[in-house]
Amino acid sequence: MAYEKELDAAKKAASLAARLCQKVQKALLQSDVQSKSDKSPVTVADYGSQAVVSLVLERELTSEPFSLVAEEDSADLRKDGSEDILQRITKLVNDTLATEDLTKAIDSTLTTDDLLRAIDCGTSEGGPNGRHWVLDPIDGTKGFLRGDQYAVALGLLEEGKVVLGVLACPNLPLTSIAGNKNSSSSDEIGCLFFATIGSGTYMQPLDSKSEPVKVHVSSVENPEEASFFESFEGAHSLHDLSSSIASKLGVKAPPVRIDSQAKYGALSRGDGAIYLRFPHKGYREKIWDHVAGAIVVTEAGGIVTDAGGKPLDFSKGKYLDLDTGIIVANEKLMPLLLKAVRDSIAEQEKASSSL
Ligand SMILES: Nc1ncnc2c1ncn2[C@@H]1O[C@H](COP(=O)(O)OS(=O)(=O)O)[C@@H](OP(=O)(O)O)[C@H]1O
Ligand SMILES: [Mg+2]
Ligand SMILES: [Mg+2]
Ligand SMILES: [Mg+2]
Repeated sequence: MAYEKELDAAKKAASLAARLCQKVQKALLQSDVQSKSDKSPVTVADYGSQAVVSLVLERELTSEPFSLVAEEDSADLRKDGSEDILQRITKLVNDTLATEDLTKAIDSTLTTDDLLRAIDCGTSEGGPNGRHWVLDPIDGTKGFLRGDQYAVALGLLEEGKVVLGVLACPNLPLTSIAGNKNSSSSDEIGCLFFATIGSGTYMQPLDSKSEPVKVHVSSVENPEEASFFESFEGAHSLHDLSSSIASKLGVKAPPVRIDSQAKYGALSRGDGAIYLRFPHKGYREKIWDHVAGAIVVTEAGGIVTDAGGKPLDFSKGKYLDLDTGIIVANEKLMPLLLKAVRDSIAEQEKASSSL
């Protein structure tokens, strides 16, 4: 199978990073949370997860040049007054790597300087040439802080195209969340989704060696029977616009609002049929919020486009240049969805120009 070595490394890296996140989420301290310059939250687990993934990939894929485009950097951790938090993250990472006996392989216990260097491995800009790993160490940090959904999202770009994606979703139930919003329909949680180009999408429990199962997007053809996912946070996506689109389609079910790329994972196994994402004006989507999720859905038979129907272009560096938003559906629903999106956006523009 193509990308076998890379997939093994990515699954190991994301699973181990998820273990670190689970540990922090259980014992989250207020002091673990900081505010970034754009006022968004970041926790010891975001930094720790990024360091773990970077170190595992470096260790497992020694023969290759290694480029990583990742959300976090160490700038805030290098400021005066950050010594305690830096020590805590370093201990977390060392403890997590020790559970896999990786500290030996990674040349003994890491120092705080090693930790800062590992985080800053993720400062690549990406682009159309060569290979770039793309990482969101915790996607859905706000969900993580609420005790809800989040994901460790790791993908691989080759010549600007996504060829591999792994999504570790520690709080996602193993069985469908259809109709359940955030509440779990089974006691068992923790899913690992993975996909490589041309080979389909698979899901397995996050913390066990059970065999992966192949998953498929919903086969619903009648939009009245479809349910749709959107961001939990109203600040991240226009809920009014998605509600107008859903009513044009005749969708009966209320929106399922969950955080992070767990939405893409849940869509890939058919828990819902549509994903609508319309950021407020001026927001620029980052590639790490969609690379892994996009291949997980497309390899499961879904279509991911911008609001105008164009495929997402991950070859432009850190940002996605988009027409208005991101939408996901199966092949049958997509033409209807595109029309409803076009009509709703036109109505919205007409209404705002007449104000
Ligand atoms: N204003 C705005 N508009 C759109 N998107 C934004 C915005 N601000 C942040 N973000 C990004 O959203 C990521 C969280 O994903 P979701 O929006 O799917 O999650 S949520 O349901 O809203 O919590 C979140 O990812 P993380 O920072 O990794 O948590 C952000 O990259
Ligand atoms: Mg994110
Ligand atoms: Mg993040
Ligand atoms: Mg963030």
